[in-house]
Amino acid sequence: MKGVLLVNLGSPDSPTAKDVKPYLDEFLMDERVIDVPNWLRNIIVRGIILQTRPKKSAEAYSKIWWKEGSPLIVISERFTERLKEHSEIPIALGMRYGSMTIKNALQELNDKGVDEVLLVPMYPHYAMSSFETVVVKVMEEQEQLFPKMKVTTLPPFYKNPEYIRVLSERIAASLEGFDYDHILFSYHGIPERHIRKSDPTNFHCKIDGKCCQTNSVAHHTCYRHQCFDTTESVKAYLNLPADKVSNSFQSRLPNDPWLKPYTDFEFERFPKEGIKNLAVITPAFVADCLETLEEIAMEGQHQFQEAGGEGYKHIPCLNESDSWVNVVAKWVKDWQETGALPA
Ligand SMILES: C=CC1=C(C)c2cc3[nH]c(cc4nc(cc5[nH]c(cc1n2)c(C)c5CCC(=O)O)C(CCC(=O)O)=C4C)c(C)c3C=C
Ligand SMILES: [Fe+2]
Ligand SMILES: [Fe+2]
Repeated sequence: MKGVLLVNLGSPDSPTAKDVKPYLDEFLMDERVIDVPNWLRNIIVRGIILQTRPKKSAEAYSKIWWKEGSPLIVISERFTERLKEHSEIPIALGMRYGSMTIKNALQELNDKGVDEVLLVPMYPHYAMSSFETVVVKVMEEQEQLFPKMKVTTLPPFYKNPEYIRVLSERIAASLEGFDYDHILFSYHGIPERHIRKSDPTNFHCKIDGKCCQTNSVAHHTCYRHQCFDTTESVKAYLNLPADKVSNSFQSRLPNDPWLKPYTDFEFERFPKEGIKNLAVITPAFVADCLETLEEIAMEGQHQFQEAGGEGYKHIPCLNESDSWVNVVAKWVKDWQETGALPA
């Protein structure tokens, strides 16, 4: 029997340093997130980052935490429930890190008689620290626990026409009545090194200007290219003026070059360039989370207005909206009936 496994990143169990610490430990000790030799990752993560970050992160989580729990988890659960209403086959939700494990989700599917799984990583873009680590973890668990199960992975959907349509409609609806000077597409950052590491040609991704706009097989695994492609597709769909749209990358750890331009630097620069009314969309995430609700909706507005900006609008993620649920339900139905995956 066929079934679906949805996987997103995960959250700590509560917004306290006590619960944030083990969550960050699992997350940052992932070799695809902090990609240095194990002994060095131990020093960086356990000897340095985890000494101070859990307290700081817990404070940030406290600002966005809902009565029902972490927004990322609650939204993902609501999305799953809504998707179940539209589907005839079993659907389970797991998280790459934290207590809502992939193992339990696979067990749930197995208990319902599922032996053919469609894995849906809830990320529009490929990155070794998001999409790839989910695929690898699912394969490891499946091979060890359910060796007879067959897993098919839904590819990154960053330019899928149906995804672009619902994302664009979401943006258009949010912008109604907001006289924006500029729309910033802020994507989660990754270290530049990850782009080079994921380049199968070993020479295409130079991050030197035009590589992401020049056709290459490397784009199947180039996060930067895929982010730019999402922006260009939305721009074309909504016929947005080119000079009113730009990209940036948010959230970074120190002591490493990450993808640029950095979102927080853009918030400071824009008012000086005459941009007073700013809309920000965060398409690296399909569900609102710490990175969108705290870093963009709260901190971003503060940084922009401190620098002289005036109107500010954070556009929510697709979350459990009808249109988004319908798109994923169609992908599931197509796969269930014909085995076809979305283009
Ligand atoms: C080396 C560090 C990190 C990389 C690389 C990275 C890539 C990456 N992350 C997401 C999605 C999310 N990240 C979130 C939180 C978060 N991310 C990092 C670090 C890296 N992410 C940290 C340390 C944290 C925790 C919060 C903090 O301490 O600042 C979240 C939010 C989770 C939540 O509970 O709300 C998401 C979602 C992607 C898509 C990605 C690569 C493209
Ligand atoms: Fe992250
Ligand atoms: Fe590229």
